[in-house]
Amino acid sequence: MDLGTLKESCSQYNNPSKVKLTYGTAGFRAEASLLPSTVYRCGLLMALRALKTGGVTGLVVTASHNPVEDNGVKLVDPTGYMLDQAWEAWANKLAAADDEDGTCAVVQELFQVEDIPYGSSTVMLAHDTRPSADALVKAAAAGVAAMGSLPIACGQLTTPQLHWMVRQCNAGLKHKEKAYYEALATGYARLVSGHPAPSEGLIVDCANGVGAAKLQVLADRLAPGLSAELRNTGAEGLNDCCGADFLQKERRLPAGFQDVPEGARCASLDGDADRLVYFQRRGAADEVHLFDGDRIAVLAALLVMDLLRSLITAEQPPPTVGIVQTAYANGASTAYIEEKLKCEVRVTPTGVKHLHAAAEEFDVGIYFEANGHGTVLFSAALVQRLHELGDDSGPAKALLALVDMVNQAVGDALSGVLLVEAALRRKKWGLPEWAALYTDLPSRQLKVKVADRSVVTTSHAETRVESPSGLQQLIDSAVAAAPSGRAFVRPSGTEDVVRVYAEAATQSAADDLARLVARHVHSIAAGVGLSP
Ligand SMILES: CC(=O)N[C@H]1[C@@H](OP(=O)(O)O)O[C@H](CO)[C@@H](O)[C@@H]1O
Ligand SMILES: [Mg+2]
Repeated sequence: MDLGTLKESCSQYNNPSKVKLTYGTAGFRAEASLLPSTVYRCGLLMALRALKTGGVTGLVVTASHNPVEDNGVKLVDPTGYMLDQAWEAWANKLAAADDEDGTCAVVQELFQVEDIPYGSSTVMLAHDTRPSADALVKAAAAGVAAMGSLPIACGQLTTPQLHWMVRQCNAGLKHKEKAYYEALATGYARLVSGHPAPSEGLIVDCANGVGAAKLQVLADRLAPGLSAELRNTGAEGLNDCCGADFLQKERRLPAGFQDVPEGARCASLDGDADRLVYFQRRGAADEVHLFDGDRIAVLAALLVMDLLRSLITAEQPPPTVGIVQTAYANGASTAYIEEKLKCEVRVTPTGVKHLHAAAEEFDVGIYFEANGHGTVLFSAALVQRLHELGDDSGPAKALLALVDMVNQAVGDALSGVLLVEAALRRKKWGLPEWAALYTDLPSRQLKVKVADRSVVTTSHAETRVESPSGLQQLIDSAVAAAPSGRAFVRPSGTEDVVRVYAEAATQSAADDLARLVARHVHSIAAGVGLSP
């Protein structure tokens, strides 16, 4: 790295707005025009991270399910997982630097404190379909190049595709986009072989995002093994009244689905295709029956546990299976997992980085946020055991197919579709059987705008408020008055709001509880605008 070149390059990406962005639940996010300096500095950071680890890192320009005017950046470690949490502080420090001198000073400090060797590294870059992508990818590439490292532009990809590619590349395995489809498609074909396809195809809401084109390639590759009709595949209308986040929060039919028949099996991706929910039209109006991340986790657990059962022998301890959720998981799903599946449940704070880390502690760690972001991780020890059992065991072969098909780096809506389709197909189930496992408790989520969301701090996996003082007591008494009530609040890490979640025995009780708690937040935490 040449300091003069670095300083000259940094001066092109100073932050004129003086808005200091911070690394949130999944990286940086903001209105796109505020982002160039932050994305440039993320390019610097990921080149440094690659030098430190000796592996290839990744960076995806995306704001996921947020509006099209927003953009953001997600950072990928050489493992294919999200950036090591210990480095988030460096990301913030770089993003907060005032000018080229400040930026260079942080880079030098990073070299020193993290004991990073000088040299050249490689960073893979990708982006979703947002119009602001090109300028931001250019900024990221300039940051990587300013460190004397090599940016590899991988073009439009879903976020999980880039995570997968980084992971494969560092493992010395085939890692091109083509290899991704190959791995998923062959895994799926092996898993469903001998299990007839359902008579009805799947209808997928692609949120007018990057997942549309990518899922089409996968579906073509699988034809006739997977019959999928893709909708909301346009260049306009990203996440606008459609997509997995819309479905999960609004619980109504997305745009372009008004004509689907009542029983049809439908799924929805988000804007960067790392979230997946299934749904079914209910009644004549816009209402839907939602099959959220919790329910996908349960279905995945049923599939895995069925297959593992036959591997249990007297000689070896049974593989450990755990399901990781957040406080947003519907209480009925948690009860079902603990009482019926007899499976261990761990609860972590919101954000895949937390769930992923907890899931790694099991031989099979199944993690899903209620919003549909999650995957199934298999430990290296279990994978080795499955290979040893090899061709003699049908279940071992099916489990190995799952390992190939289910993205081991991060939650992936495309591999998620295959997971759900394969599980239903192997069980000869349609949506009614899946729905019948348990009944969701009515719930409601609200957002409250406050002057400064950082005044709200939490503990106990975000289920208790620590500050402002007095707020938790008010939430406790509201919860105590609601039949089977549960509620919590936390500051969002991706939007400028405090989120409220409430659950109760009836929908109107959940609605009332959420509203009451939202009012308490508004009055105690300096709410902006009218009280909810
Ligand atoms: C309640 C909710 O859905 N929160 C989402 C949302 O985070 P917040 O910190 O709540 O804004 O975006 C994250 C990134 O996509 C996702 O991991 C998380 O689950
Ligand atoms: Mg997303």
